[in-house]
Amino acid sequence: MTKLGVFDLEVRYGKVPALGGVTLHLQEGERLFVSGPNGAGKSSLLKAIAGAVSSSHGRVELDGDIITGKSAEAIARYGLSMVPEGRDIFSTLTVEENLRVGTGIRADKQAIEGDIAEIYDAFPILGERRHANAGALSGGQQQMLAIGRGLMTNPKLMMVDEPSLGLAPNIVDQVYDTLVALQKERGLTLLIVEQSSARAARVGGRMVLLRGGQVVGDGDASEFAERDLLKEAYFGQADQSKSTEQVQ
Ligand SMILES: Nc1ncnc2c1ncn2[C@@H]1O[C@H](COP(=O)(O)OP(=O)(O)OP(=O)(O)O)[C@@H](O)[C@H]1O
Repeated sequence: MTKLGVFDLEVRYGKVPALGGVTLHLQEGERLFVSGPNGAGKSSLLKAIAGAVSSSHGRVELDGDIITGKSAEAIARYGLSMVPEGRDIFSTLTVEENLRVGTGIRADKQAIEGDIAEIYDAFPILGERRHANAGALSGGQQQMLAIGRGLMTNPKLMMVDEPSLGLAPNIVDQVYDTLVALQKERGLTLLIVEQSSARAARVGGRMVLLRGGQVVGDGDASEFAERDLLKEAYFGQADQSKSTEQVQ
């Protein structure tokens, strides 16, 4: 079943075009990586889907319902959450206070306590540090908290913008292990911005490559990773931004 449908979506910032007609579909329970060079439009795509920026053309459907033009709060109620790049946590609030921010939109108040317990189960370090200020956490712990916050709206589709940014490889492993486990447990559909095709291939999933606000590749992450390895062998460095071919 199609969970997310993006049809000819365009985003502009004033005169600057950031997304130029992106179309993609995501099946329920699927894991999709979005990759591409800086400025390709990855964050704009996520923000436009989540209602954090407006689109100038096209539409977004969630479970077949058109959500384009709705507020970010209304879209969250449809079961979509976004963990933004830079994590967006409140550094002067404690870990637990961060998790409780935003739960006001939920009607199922009793379930909130259960969800907090589940998040501490998934990320035990957050439970241990529940009374610590979020600003005192390491980068990896802050990323875990950001994902935990994203889970508090009980999403069916979660979008995570560059979870590996600035983290050591072993911490990135931990973050992805937990995301994959959460996906299995909750039947989540995941859309993740990830620059490294090798990392995406290790985690496993489909990958869409954006460049200049357009989709220029769509295939299994392992196909992109093999291609980048070959490039590395020939040119000394992997650079997805130079890939223009479609991976079928
Ligand atoms: N708030 C903004 N105002 C004006 N232009 C913007 C704004 N946000 C992004 N852009 C421009 O839109 C284009 C796409 O940016 P976007 O952040 O979506 O790309 P990205 O692929 O996520 O890049 P990065 O990997 O650097 O985060 C770029 O040209 C960028 O400079």
